[in-house]
Amino acid sequence: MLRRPRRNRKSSVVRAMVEETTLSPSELIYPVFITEGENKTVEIPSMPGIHRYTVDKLLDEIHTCMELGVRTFALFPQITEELKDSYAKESHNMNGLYIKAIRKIKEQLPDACLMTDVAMDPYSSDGHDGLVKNGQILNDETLEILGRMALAQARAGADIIGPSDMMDGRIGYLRNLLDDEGFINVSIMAYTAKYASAFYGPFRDALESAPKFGDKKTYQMNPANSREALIEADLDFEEGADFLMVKPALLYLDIIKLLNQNFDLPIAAYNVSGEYAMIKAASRNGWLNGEKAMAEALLSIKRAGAKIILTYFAKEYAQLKKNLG
Ligand SMILES: NCc1[nH]cc(CCC(=O)O)c1CC(=O)O
Ligand SMILES: [Mg+2]
Repeated sequence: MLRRPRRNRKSSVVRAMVEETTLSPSELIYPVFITEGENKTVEIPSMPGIHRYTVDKLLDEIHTCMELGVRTFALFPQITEELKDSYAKESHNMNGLYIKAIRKIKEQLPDACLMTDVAMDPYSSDGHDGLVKNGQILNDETLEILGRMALAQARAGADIIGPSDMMDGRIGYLRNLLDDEGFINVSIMAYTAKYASAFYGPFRDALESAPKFGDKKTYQMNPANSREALIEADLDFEEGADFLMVKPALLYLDIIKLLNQNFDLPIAAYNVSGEYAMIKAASRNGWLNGEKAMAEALLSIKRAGAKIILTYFAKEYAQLKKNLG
């Protein structure tokens, strides 16, 4: 046998030398949940290890993560039911929970990079991402609300906005609006290929944001489709996106690869709540090694072509890396 592939696996030194894929905490974005009040951290039952934080507590959490090398955070608000309405008015309240939180974090921890969420669902009494009329989710009519939301966030100090409803024309509309208002340096991460997935369940528990009727299949993509992702990516690229995202991640590695091969923008992947919960549940049952499963899952997303990973494992992964030296 002239060819013995095992020779390149013979020791940890050789294995490390030939290793093709590496992942650093600086490539991770940590999604975090903000709730009203003070001095509270509430664990989300379907997401073991993940909490809703009041702003004071969130500052500590962000600080800890930054020391571990995780420096970008995707913020999501849990809005009390009384503040929800069909127009998501609370989303651009400059004195509301979310906008105040952005301002406070940027004030206290200016080096933290904040990605803010531009979508109606956390604030909508319908639990949908867009304006609802006669049971229909409206596309264009929602833009004005998203615009107000994005500007409020930019004014509060957002570094990256993430229009997560992923409907049509979001990127171009928001890019123009931000530019007109002087926010040329606020980046946009497009939720380019976001699928109508069953794996968002725990996230909707965290925000209590499940749709009150129907599902999201008229706006999110059909899990059966991949070529459509190229159309979505073309549009987001042309409209000025800075990053193209695929969501979920682990079940959509082929889509990550497809976009990475066809576009020169950095590709991000959202390792979603249900993907997190699956690994946590199995490891809590002693059915697999949670740390190893986490590291392998994240590495596979990177190997597929994602440069950036949004993951609830961000802090735990960074801790593991630090412990391993
Ligand atoms: N704007 C919707 C939104 N923003 C983030 C997530 C899911 C994230 C996750 O599951 O981790 C979703 C999905 C949805 O409810 O349709
Ligand atoms: Mg699109």
